[in-house]
Amino acid sequence: MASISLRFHLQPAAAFSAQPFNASTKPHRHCPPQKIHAAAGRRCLLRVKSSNGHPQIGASFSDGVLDGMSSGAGAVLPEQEENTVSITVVGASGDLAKKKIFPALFALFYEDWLPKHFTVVGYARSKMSDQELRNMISMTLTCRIDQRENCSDKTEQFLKRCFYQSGQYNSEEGFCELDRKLTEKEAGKQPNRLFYLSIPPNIFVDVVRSASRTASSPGGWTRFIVEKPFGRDYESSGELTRSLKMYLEEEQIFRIDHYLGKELVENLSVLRFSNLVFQPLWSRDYIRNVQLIFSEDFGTEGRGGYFDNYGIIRDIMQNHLLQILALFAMETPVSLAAEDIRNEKVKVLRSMRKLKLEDVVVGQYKGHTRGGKSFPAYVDDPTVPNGSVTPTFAAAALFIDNARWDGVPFLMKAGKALHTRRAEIRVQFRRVPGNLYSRGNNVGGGTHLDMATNELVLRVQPDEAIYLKINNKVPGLGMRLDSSNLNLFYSERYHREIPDAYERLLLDAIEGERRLFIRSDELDAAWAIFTPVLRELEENRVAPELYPYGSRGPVGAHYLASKYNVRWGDISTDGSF
Ligand SMILES: NC(=O)C1=CN([C@@H]2O[C@H](COP(=O)(O)OP(=O)(O)OC[C@H]3O[C@@H](n4cnc5c(N)ncnc54)[C@H](OP(=O)(O)O)[C@@H]3O)[C@@H](O)[C@H]2O)C=CC1
Ligand SMILES: O=C1O[C@H](COP(=O)(O)O)[C@@H](O)[C@H](O)[C@H]1O
Repeated sequence: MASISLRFHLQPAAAFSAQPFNASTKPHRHCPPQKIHAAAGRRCLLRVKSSNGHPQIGASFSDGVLDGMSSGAGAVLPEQEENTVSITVVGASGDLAKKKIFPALFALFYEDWLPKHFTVVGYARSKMSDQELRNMISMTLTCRIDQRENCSDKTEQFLKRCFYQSGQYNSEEGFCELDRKLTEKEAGKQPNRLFYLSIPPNIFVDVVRSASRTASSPGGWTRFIVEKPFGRDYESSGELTRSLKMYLEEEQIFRIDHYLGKELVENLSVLRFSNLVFQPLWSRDYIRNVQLIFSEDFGTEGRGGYFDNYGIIRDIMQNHLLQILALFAMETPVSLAAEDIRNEKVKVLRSMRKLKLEDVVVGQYKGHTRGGKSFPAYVDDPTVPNGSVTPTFAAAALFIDNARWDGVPFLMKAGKALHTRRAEIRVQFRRVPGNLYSRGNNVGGGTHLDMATNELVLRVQPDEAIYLKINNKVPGLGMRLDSSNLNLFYSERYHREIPDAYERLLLDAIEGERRLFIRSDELDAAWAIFTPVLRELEENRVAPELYPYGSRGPVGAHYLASKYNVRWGDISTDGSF
């Protein structure tokens, strides 16, 4: 079977090049003047990846499985050597930096996706030497298991490019020091600077103010990746946006939702828009309901302090699941360009009904003992206040009031400390009208066809897969029907490690590709859907239904689904998947 490779093409100028000075230079530089090497005028660079999927030069069909992140990416044009990218991880001592950001940067380096000349700097208040930072991050770096050659050489080369700067988050002094370090490492090349804000949200604005004023690139682009949470509700999110925009242009702000970088979420649009079979089915005419399901088999362990202020609706639904919903339900964009896609997402989000309290079920896990092992309750976490009613589970029924989706329930379910770790999209199709095989001539047993309607499942994680449940005849002389799956299991089809979401998103930010980042109007629309119900839950201190750690969650989720004549697809009756 043919596969199309869209990843490698040469693209003059735009991708790594400096933005026009006025597009990224809102900040005023306050550091004492330094000698800045004039950047060379040539801006043409190798664009190593097209995650926006434009089939440009270099797009190719090939037999079997081609494309591979490593092939071709290392070809470097001479011009590239004159540019450099400095990536500053602010909050480098923290959990996310260690767990995700440094490993993702290393993976990009390992596979030759980073520009030839780059520098990684960790910034935080903790005191650390360069060597201590390297020791810390070397604990979490791993080479791709499917191509482990040169692992230690590559690790060493990468670590040599990593440095540390200690400083306060609200101190221009600290960021001036950083600026000096960056300038030294940039060694006269055209500098582009990316700041990753891997810090608690209450200090986002401090950092942006100080860093933009004192450590912006003197002649290239300056971009900030901002981690969630983007506020707690419509108002605070708007306030955060306004504050950030005092120092930055919207195109400098990369609001990350790491679910948008997951392979299966990327594949959703490909599945939808490049397969004719799905196109006519993708509407209320054929789809009965859509389910967006997230579950984790562990609690808030260690993050209770953060979590209690947010809860599962803000932590997972308002961002990760809603973003997937928007991609699922949007109209066909004019093109694959970032603004065209984001325009469609915002339209569908704005067509959604505000969520009502009667369409929400909330739960919280309680302690449980199983097999002699005890699992704590949410409120046993010492960082969680006694008597907290913060939901660790929620189910919700959402609706899109437009012509395509009128009346179709989009059911969401998200929870911590459940029986399994899973994220998936399930699409349940309508029943076959006048189905011959459900008129009692299905003698001999087999599946009950009134129940066994077609279902398309995109399993985001773990074990990425796409499968379609269809009805078929059991072989033999009789007429017994069965429900089976047409499968695409990634591990069987593609013998390679799937890149982590943070790799794709970091690379996109370096390339200036905004498609997978959230624009401020999308964020407003997303908060508008959830803010009223969040307020009601909090003002009324709605008591969550308790569910045992490791269970399938509150039974209320089933009542909510049945109110809309839906059965959750993840509660499988046939035991498969
Ligand atoms: N961890 C995760 O899995 C995920 C995290 N996120 C988001 O990413 C960001 C970073 O997360 P994470 O790494 O877990 O955060 P941490 O709590 O580990 O904080 C990161 C660093 O920020 C500094 N810091 C922590 N608290 C404060 C404070 N009150 N005031 C000033 N500085 C502080 C500390 O560095 P120092 O003391 O050295 O200055 C710390 O090492 C957050 O916005 C989080 O919501 C998003 C998705 C998942
Ligand atoms: O954003 C968040 O995501 C993680 C789950 O991410 P995953 O990639 O491991 O599925 C979640 O645990 C965390 O609470 C939330 O803040």
